[in-house]
Amino acid sequence: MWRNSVGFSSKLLTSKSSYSRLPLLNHGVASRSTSTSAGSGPESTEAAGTVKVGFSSTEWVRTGSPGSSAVDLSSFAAASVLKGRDIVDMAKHYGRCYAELSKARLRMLANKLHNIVPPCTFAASFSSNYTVISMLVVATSGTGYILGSGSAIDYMGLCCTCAGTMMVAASASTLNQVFEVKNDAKMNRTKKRPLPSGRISIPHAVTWAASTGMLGTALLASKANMLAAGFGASNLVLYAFVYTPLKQIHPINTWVGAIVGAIPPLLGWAAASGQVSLNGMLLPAALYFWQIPHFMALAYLCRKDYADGGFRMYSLADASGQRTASVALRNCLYLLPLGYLAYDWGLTSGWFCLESTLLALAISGTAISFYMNRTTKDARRMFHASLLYLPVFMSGLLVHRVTESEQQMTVEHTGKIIEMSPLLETTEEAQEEKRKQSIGNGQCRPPVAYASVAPFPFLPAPSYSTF
Ligand SMILES: CC(C)=CCC/C(C)=C/CC/C(C)=C/COP(=O)(O)OP(=O)(O)O
Repeated sequence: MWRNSVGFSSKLLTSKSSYSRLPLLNHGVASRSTSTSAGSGPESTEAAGTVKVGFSSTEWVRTGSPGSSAVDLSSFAAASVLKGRDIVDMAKHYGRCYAELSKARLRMLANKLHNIVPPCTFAASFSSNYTVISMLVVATSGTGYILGSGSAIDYMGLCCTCAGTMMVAASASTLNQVFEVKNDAKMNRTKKRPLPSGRISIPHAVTWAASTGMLGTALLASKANMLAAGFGASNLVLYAFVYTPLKQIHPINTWVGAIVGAIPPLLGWAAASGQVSLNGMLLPAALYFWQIPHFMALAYLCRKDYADGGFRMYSLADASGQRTASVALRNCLYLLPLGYLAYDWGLTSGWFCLESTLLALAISGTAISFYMNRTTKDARRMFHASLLYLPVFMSGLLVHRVTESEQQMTVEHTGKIIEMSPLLETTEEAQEEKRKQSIGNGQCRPPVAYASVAPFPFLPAPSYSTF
């Protein structure tokens, strides 16, 4: 076994095992041993008869011993093989680091379950890197984009928006870890991240953050619009430079973090429609309210860990957990009217109203149970429910989405009915004006409401606030 920049004779190359190299995974900073220089990239050098393959930081370990079946390769061939393999290994190593810095990977949940000390175990398994959330960030932005699209979805625009959001979010997450490297090193939940474990250097991580941040913003600006790019860039600043320091200063950080989490769907909506309208606020509102019980459960389950890390979470100053639970419950209840609003604003059909209300009742039920008992088990159940809530809510929104053309068709259909009604206004201009208004301000009535007058054209059409 050899480590960084240790000389390696080409004659000792074997056909099998000598190339088995492993990144220095799961080693704390203290366990790193043979740092030879401060840089961070790989370096391959050749000397007469000897091939040196070095990685100038302490990020690599080579395993495997020279076997008896050594083959005599020329130093040039050996160097080539080594270089090729080094490049592959290096790509794997840094790819893994970048993914973890970006909080982009779905972690091996089972693994995490074993690594973290209870009672944080469960929460850490899902949220050690908020990896579930990281995937959801892109999903929420994509959902916002689809909801903000008219009848036809521009799939290329959707992909670019998701990619841009992902890059900016990766940058924000990396900066968050750069700023919290010392705190993360003290927490079970986070100590194995690339920076505290020494798998990547801070300058390297900053370079990654700068590149992804700039590329992502440029992508949003060029392929979506400046509004979306503005949301992306300002959210990055809010997350990395406001929320992150606030975590160590004041418990209000959770609410600021909830705003950060609520922006991506707004970004998606803005990318698709070029504007922000009331309808576009529905998913961000859901994200905002949803995050409070989610993070309250996490902060409750991991309160010792958070205290060790020096973070001032709301749950730390609440030994009984009562206030934590009541805040979580309150925000679950705020989720209740969202389904109705989606229906009332013409975003979805009535089915979504029903589904969303049931979902909100379910998560509220877990919050009530946590409020009454305040046990780890109840907090965990609420956390579970929060993990289920968002994907189901977003899927429902997409499945029951009412497109603009469907709205238009319904409005036109209703217009004909209205024309037949002697009790209604008669001028076409007046009706047209009202239709435009209702669509323009996103207050269009859902199809079901319009359709309900269809069998009874002789009755006056129901009057709504927008008319
Ligand atoms: C477009 C764009 C910039 C999107 C950013 C979206 C984003 C990163 C949302 C995460 C929201 C949030 C409060 C996460 C917790 O971070 P934490 O610091 O508490 O997590 P940690 O303790 O695991 O580090």
